[in-house]
Amino acid sequence: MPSVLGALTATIGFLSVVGATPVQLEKRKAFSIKQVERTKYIKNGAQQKVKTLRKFGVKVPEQLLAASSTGPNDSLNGSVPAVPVDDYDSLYLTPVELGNTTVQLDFDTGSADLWTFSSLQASSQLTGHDYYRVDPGKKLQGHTWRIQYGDGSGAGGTVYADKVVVGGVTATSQAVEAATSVSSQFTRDRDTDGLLGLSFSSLNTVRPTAQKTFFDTVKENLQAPLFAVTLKFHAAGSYDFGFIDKSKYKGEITYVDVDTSNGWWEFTATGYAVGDGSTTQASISGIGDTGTTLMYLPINVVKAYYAKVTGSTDSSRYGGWVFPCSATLPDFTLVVAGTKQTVPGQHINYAPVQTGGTTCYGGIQEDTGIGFSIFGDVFLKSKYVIHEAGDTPRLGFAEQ
Ligand SMILES: Cc1noc(C)c1CN(C)Cc1cc2n(n1)CCN(c1cc(N)ncn1)C2
Repeated sequence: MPSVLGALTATIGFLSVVGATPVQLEKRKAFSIKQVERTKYIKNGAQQKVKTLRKFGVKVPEQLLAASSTGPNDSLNGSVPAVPVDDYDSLYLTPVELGNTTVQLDFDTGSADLWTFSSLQASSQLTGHDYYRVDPGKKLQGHTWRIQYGDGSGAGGTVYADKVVVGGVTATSQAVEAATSVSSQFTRDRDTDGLLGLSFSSLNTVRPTAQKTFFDTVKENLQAPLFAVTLKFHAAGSYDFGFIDKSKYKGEITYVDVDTSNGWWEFTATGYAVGDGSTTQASISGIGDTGTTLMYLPINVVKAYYAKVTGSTDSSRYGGWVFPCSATLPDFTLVVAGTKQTVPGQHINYAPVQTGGTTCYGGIQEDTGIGFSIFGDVFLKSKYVIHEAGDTPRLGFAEQ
């Protein structure tokens, strides 16, 4: 005997495939449903079931979500590379088509502005950069932006509504924030042409009206309202939009609810371990942040880690924890939603403090003064991280 939901799914699913939009059936003697050809329609049963469950607020089981995801060959999905900018994975760059120019952007889950070097800047600032040629006809009159990042860098300028394409996913009228000025950190960095923010849009700096992130603009058209991040250690990874790629992870996905009240992908870890030591219970609240290179954790946790690294010291000269580059670093584990998320020790050696030097800077540093912890690239680059929007946004973690 099929369940009521099963019958409903079949009905809704049938209507969505043949092109009718399910409508509230009113009590009238006769009615007709206008059928329109839908250019994009749901293609498989699992996708139909996900659509129906979501429509009625029913939690979608992971297995069903994974089964409903297909690869990027469906225009409702897209996948782009994330290429390390240097030998230390300081940041990862991704090609994005803005208007008719392709630029290299730093996808940043810790901010909400899509901004780029532009033809509005002095030409001396554009050396070595791809940049957005503004079209005055597309200007959002009276709108400006200015952003400041945690390291003191920043930029500002004016706003245009233009086509943005990421891995075949097109936003036809996305807010593109064209720089008129950028800080010295960005003028010195000739690789990064700008950022594409993937935090919640509440953090967008455009005024007088905040603008949507690219993901918020396209998510309703994606097969599923999610993007998945695969950053890698000293190798190219990817950002996938709209689907879960089972070939990019192993084992189970562990989901944790997100606190969006500060605009970030914020969650709480419930414990940590150093190397193969025992787990210490601790409440560590922080943000997943692809735009931050390292991990920033509470001072007691950081001290417990470096207590296991021979020759390590908290250096005022180098502004953080350093150790001999020859050190063998222990793994670091965070407990997230009851599962162990381990960072290989090798990922915790960021870089020599001086080129060719023998003192290295730690990938784990203290979060003192920030107000929360930051789970940056050092944490993320051993994981497959699903960022799922919806009524209750959540993060999914799996091992690469
Ligand atoms: C080259 C290079 N090497 O290491 C870096 C960093 C660069 C890039 N560089 C010097 C310029 C720069 C500075 C920033 N970025 N890029 C990316 C955005 N920033 C964030 C994002 C965020 N979510 N949280 C904090 N800051 C600061």
